[in-house]
Amino acid sequence: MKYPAMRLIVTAAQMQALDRRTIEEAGVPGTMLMERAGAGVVTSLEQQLGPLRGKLITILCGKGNNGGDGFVVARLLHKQRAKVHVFTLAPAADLSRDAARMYRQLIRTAGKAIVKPFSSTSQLQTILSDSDAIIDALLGTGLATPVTGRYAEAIDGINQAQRLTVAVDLPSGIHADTGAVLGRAVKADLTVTFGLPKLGLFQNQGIDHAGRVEIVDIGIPPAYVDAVESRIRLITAPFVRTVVPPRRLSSHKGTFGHAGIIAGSVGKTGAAAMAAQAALRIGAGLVTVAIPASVNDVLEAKLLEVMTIPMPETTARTLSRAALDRLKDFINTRTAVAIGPGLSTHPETVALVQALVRQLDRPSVLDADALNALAGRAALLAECAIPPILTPHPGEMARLVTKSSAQSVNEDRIGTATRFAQAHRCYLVLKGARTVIAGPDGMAAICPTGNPGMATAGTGDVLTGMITGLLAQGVASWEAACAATYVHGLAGDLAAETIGQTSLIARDIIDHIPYALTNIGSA
Ligand SMILES: NC(=O)C1=CN([C@@H]2O[C@H](COP(=O)(O)OP(=O)(O)OC[C@H]3O[C@@H](n4cnc5c(N)ncnc54)[C@H](OP(=O)(O)O)[C@@H]3O)[C@@H](O)[C@H]2O)[C@@H](O)CC1
Ligand SMILES: Nc1ncnc2c1ncn2[C@@H]1O[C@H](COP(=O)(O)OP(=O)(O)O)[C@@H](O)[C@H]1O
Ligand SMILES: [K+]
Repeated sequence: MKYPAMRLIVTAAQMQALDRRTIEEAGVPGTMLMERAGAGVVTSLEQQLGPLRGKLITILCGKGNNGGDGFVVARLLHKQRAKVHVFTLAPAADLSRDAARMYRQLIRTAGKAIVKPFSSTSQLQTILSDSDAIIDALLGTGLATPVTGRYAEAIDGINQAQRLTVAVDLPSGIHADTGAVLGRAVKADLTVTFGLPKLGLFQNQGIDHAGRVEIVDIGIPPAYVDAVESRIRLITAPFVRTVVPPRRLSSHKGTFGHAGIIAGSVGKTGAAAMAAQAALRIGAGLVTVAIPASVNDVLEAKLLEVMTIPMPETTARTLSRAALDRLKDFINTRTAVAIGPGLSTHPETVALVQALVRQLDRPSVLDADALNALAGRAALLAECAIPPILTPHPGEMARLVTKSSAQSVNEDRIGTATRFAQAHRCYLVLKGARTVIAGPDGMAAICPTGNPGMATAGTGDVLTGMITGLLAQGVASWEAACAATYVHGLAGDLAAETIGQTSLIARDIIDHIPYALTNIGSA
């Protein structure tokens, strides 16, 4: 399967091989790649700071090619009349070949005095804390062992200064593949990464240390990229644009499907309401919620466009086993269904959900209490006629795989998600910072959108509704899971831009779905 508009995520070894092939086979000199890399950093810096003339910018350069990129940045900033200080961790004779070339070019342009050897942090602390920006060009994909000695001191100095910090390719000290901190690592506000995004930027401590990630094209031939064997992709806006169905002039509400949401119980009607509204906002033609009978009126009062069907309930006002046949009919007459938000873990409701999952023959999303009903019973998924989409947060994921914890899930999010999706022939959306989507074919995608403001009640219900809304429109499971997750995160980002992260609540995400779709060009 090809995923054209998604971007490949690579390991250090894969990126090094791509750089090498570009240099050796395509005949592009390494220094030209470095020049483009450095120019990309300067462009990003300009977007952050505005005109760079007169700005105090301090650049720390290591002895490898990452340092070489730093020398390019210094020369270009000097040309723009920024006040530039360069500190180098190695004498010129120890620099890598390309870094040495860029070093010589820098001193030819700006004079020798622009570069000083790094001796200790105390020497440069004042300069660092006065800087408008600090550029971290100490270590990139070549980092092999824990950082110690002067490199460690330089990293501490950058972090202590607490100025705008831009990491070149990777935050120094972050392992390019695992995202682990090797000894210590730079805490960047922005990471400008070259060619293709590195896996470590989206995993473990790499997420917080990288800050915002920008990708700069340095001219790696697309054919070489296509030949890379990587099963991990980054979801992009152009991908999402191809997924959200267009609205033809002749279309009517039936064209966009009928989403069914099996959700809610006493005290948890909001979950059902938000999932339903989110499904409509992402374009489903019709949405109906199946809800325990005694809370039906409450739901009707909350929802105008959504239909509701009261279903048999337990004395605890949750869906009862007596609802089974009616729910089977409900599912049969919907294009796609979601099961789970706010259902409760009442034993009878759990048994009902298990019975429904066994007979599920529609594109579906299983979330929240449906996942709790599957804890330790994931084998039931094998009975679904169409692989369902499961949307656990790390706690729910830990219960699904059993003998696990949210912490161990988070230590290997991609591995946990892909193993589960392959073993149980389902799609899995493992939520949290940098949500991972995995498919039964072993593919994984990482979502770059979203922010910690979304760590608030009900945002997961909104995502469930959005995925179901796309499924109802006939979008295939993988595409629906990836695109809805991206739009959900972008809606959260747009909401945070206007109201901030602290006050953000789930309904703000629903309200910003239209702006997210317009932003992507899908509305
Ligand atoms: N032409 C290209 O390929 C392009 C590459 N590009 C750029 O190059 C970067 C990769 O460059 P790279 O391979 O030179 O490695 P880099 O990250 O600079 O560091 C390696 C140096 O650090 C040292 N070192 C290692 N561990 C250490 C430690 N714990 N503590 C201290 N030192 C340690 C190690 O020394 P050694 O141990 O080998 O003596 C070695 O000298 C990449 O991220 C991108 O920015 C772009 O310009 C595009 C074109
Ligand atoms: N730090 C974060 N960065 C990005 N997205 C986040 C972050 N924290 C939470 N989210 C998103 O918010 C949603 C939370 O879902 P969930 O935990 O199921 O909440 P609820 O059960 O209350 O609906 C998920 O989509 C998750 O990816
Ligand atoms: K770096």
